[in-house]
Amino acid sequence: MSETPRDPRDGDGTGAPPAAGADRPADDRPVRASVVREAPPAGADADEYQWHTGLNRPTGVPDAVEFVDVHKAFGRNKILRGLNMGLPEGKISMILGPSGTGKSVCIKHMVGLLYPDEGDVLVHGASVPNMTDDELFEMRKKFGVLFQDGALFGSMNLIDNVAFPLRQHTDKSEEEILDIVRRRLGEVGLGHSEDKMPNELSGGMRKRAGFARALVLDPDIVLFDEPDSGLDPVRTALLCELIQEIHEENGGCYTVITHDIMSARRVAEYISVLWKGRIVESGPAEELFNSENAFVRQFLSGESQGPLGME
Ligand SMILES: Nc1ncnc2c1ncn2[C@@H]1O[C@H](COP(=O)(O)OP(=O)(O)OP(=O)(O)O)[C@@H](O)[C@H]1O
Repeated sequence: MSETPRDPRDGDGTGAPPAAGADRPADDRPVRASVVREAPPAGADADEYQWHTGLNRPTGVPDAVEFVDVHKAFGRNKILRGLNMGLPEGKISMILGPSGTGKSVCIKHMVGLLYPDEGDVLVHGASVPNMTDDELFEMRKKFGVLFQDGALFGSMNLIDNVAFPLRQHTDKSEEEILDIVRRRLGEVGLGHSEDKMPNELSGGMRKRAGFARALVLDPDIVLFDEPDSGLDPVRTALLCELIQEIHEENGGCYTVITHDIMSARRVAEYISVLWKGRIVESGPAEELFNSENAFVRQFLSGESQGPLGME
């Protein structure tokens, strides 16, 4: 299938109206109960996958998002090569992996901006590639997305930026909207900056404003694409704390893509390590940080020695 942003309205990363939750099969989705080892894909060089144990450790909760044997290529460039990955409900998950390995491509599959060539992507049990335009529109209401730079509209002040999804996608009164916007801006520490324009803000403030906007419609699933990029270590630590605090308050499936292992140590409850289009290992964070897999150990400790080179 091809890359098809079928609903340009939702390409703005602002999410959409609050999910009713009524269509979600809450308790009848499968819970991963055992460790699954994957065989190398047919025709693959066995060496290429020697570090891929495919260990998929159980979490005891259903997955909000599942990738089932997903393949995706751009021309001859094969990016996802039989990806099986679950993102558990109610937890902060991190997708970690070397640059160019397909992490952002995964996010685009979740919201239906890219479609798999083979395999399936399920959100709350429903197949994204098989959704009609209307179903896709509804499904996207479950998501809030925080892009790297916050993706704010340069011509709007913070209040209008954060209010935008509410004005676009709900029938709420202006009074209700301003109430919600001020609450969300306050939560991310920007209560005093509501009249500022994006170009008056630091990178960290823009990210916090993007976070407020991603949350404004109470999404079930929040995606963060490298929220820590361009931030100094202290601001990264503060942003991590904020993600944790807001998750504690709101719940939901939070998925963070990052290169920053310190961030992973701070906030990850569940980690999936992606390399060469497949999962090397995934599981509860403390188990991954104690993994015996040489690739996982090297990647999570940021060491130069190990299976991962500069290639
Ligand atoms: N629309 C597209 N058309 C062609 N190639 C693409 C497209 N989107 C992504 N790619 C390619 O897919 C590969 C994976 O890209 P992706 O952005 O998902 O990597 P990533 O793991 O998020 O990397 P990084 O950590 O550096 O951000 C790259 O080689 C990229 O060039």
